Amino acid sequence: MNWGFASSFASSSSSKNSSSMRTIPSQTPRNHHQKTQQQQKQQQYIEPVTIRTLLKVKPNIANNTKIKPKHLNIKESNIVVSNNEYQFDSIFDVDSKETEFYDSITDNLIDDISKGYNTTIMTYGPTSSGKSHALFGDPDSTNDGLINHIADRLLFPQCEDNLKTLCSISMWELYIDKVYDLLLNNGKPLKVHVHGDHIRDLHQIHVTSPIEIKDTLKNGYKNISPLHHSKSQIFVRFEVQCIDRKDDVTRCSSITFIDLCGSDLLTKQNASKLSSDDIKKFNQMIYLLQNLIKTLPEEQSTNSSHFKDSSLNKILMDYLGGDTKMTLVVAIDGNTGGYEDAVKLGAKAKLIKNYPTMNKIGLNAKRKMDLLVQDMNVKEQNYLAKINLLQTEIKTLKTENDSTTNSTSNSLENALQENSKLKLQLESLQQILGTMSLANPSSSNKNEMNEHDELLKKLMSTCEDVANLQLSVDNGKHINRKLKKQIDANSSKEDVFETMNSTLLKQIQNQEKELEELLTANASLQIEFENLRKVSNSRKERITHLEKILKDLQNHNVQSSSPGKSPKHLPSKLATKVDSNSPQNHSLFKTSSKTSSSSTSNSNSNLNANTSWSVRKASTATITSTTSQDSHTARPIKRGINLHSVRVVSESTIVPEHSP
Ligand SMILES: Nc1ncnc2c1ncn2[C@@H]1O[C@H](COP(=O)(O)OP(=O)(O)OP(=O)(O)O)[C@@H](O)[C@H]1O
Repeated sequence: MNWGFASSFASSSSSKNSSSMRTIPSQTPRNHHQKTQQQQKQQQYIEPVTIRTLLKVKPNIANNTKIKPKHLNIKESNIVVSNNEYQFDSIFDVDSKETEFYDSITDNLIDDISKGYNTTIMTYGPTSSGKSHALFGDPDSTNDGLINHIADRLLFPQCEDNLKTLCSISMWELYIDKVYDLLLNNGKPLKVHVHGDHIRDLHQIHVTSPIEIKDTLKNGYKNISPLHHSKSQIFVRFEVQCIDRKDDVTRCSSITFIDLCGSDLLTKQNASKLSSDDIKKFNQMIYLLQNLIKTLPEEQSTNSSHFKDSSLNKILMDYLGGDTKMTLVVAIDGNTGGYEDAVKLGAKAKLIKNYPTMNKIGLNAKRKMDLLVQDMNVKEQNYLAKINLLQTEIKTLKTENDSTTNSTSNSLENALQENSKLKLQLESLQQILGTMSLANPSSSNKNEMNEHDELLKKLMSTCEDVANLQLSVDNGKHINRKLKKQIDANSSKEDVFETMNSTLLKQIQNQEKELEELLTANASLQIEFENLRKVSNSRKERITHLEKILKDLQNHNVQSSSPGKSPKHLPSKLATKVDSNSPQNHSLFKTSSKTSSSSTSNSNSNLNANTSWSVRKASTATITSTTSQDSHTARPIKRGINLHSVRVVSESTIVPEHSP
């Protein structure tokens, strides 16, 4: 039977809930590990609470005694295992009563449920450590266990008329990776979803009394397959709706009981009826659960998650680090040992933070006003605290400013002192004026006043004159200073100009000297040029003369080439010229080219003249290129002008024989 109301308040963590009706935000993030939801929580300022951890030690049942096992080292809320100390919120040793354990959980639950918080109680520990016994009691005896204890005390209070409680139960089993609805017993496994409500279509039974709860639980428990015993997790969930008629408010909350399977790993020996594949899956599930609890405290800050690792971890998403107030009961059997890992894990789970939210629906106007007033009071307190802070800040600022204000007050005092001095001076002046007026006793009071006024006027006019004069003097001084500055600037300029002038004069003198030198050099060059021109003219004439002679000789040679004619018939001058073409004369040219003085030894005047001419020719051969007529001689051809060898020959030395 599925109760209609159940879906409306089935799970405060369900997104299906009408959150718009809630006055207090009850966004209950199913997976706080998702970043966005965690951010939402931070935005809502939900106070995180750590998981409450209890350690329950199974009593020695065999002897029906409550003797503490020897090796079990428990000190108040600490247990020492292998020299390591682990802390729990409470430890229920073998000698503690079952009711103490129940009450310690129920007392907290009353407060949480009345406020509309979701709560979870989960048991964990080795096989046969008393997990199921703690929650369900002994089905064969009067010992009801924690669930029925809560049902009796919390869910159906008898005394309060204004309170009405609606309650529904769902019960299911997770066996490795399959979910079975224990209240239906049709043997069909349900689907486990990755997001949102992990298990849907669960059968819910509306219960109205503790007896109904007890019966429902018994029936559900019977539906657990014997094959699954110790290897499955049992979930029992109460959806509770408390209607407070006095405040006209409905609080929705859930209480979930999770009886985990034994934390021991399966082997072929202790699980002979299971397939090796199931054993493998089971062991992996246990390992992943342990890993989740170990790493979750760190993962909550990094937002990574192992929740998707297994079906069990997926379902536990809502509880470990979820929106529920959680109590973890670690059950151990002190006599059997092998509980170290469970103790370690329990101590680690204490670091996991949950983010529970209150779920309230439908407040009346008065209640709303009360809440508003409460909010206003809180705000007022905050503002008052802020005001106090600001006041202290003002005080500190004032003390800092005191030092600066002292300096300004000192300057003000000085100004006041100067003012008083000036006042005294004014008074003395007035006294002087009074004495001046007293010095004239014959005048009447009116006359005295007039005179006094006149004197004052005169004094004022003279003061004005003095002031004007002073001003003109000041102006004059100012102008004088300006002029002085200008004069200084001009004098410095003058110095610069003088230095420039002197340098220019020096430059001019140097240029004049250079000009003179150039002029003298020019004059000498002109003389040299004139001489050279004369020499060239005389040589031109001589060349033309020689060309004539050469033509004559050629003509003569043509005639003499006929037989019977000898060169003896030539005139003496021509004969000499012909001889000059002989090798002997050629040697003479050679020697004379070395020095002109050697040619002076010839006795023959004509020859002397010719020889000296030849010498000159040889020496000037460097000036003129050899003519075509000279080409038949053995003389070496010299081209270009060797100015070093150019000699100015006086006209007297050049005596061409046939000069015009
Ligand atoms: N506090 C207790 N008082 C009396 N008997 C107890 C107590 N705790 C456990 N027992 C008994 O011990 C046995 C094992 O207990 P239980 O089944 O609760 O262990 P478990 O941890 O749930 O085991 P499993 O892991 O197999 O589910 C049961 O017979 C139970 O009656």
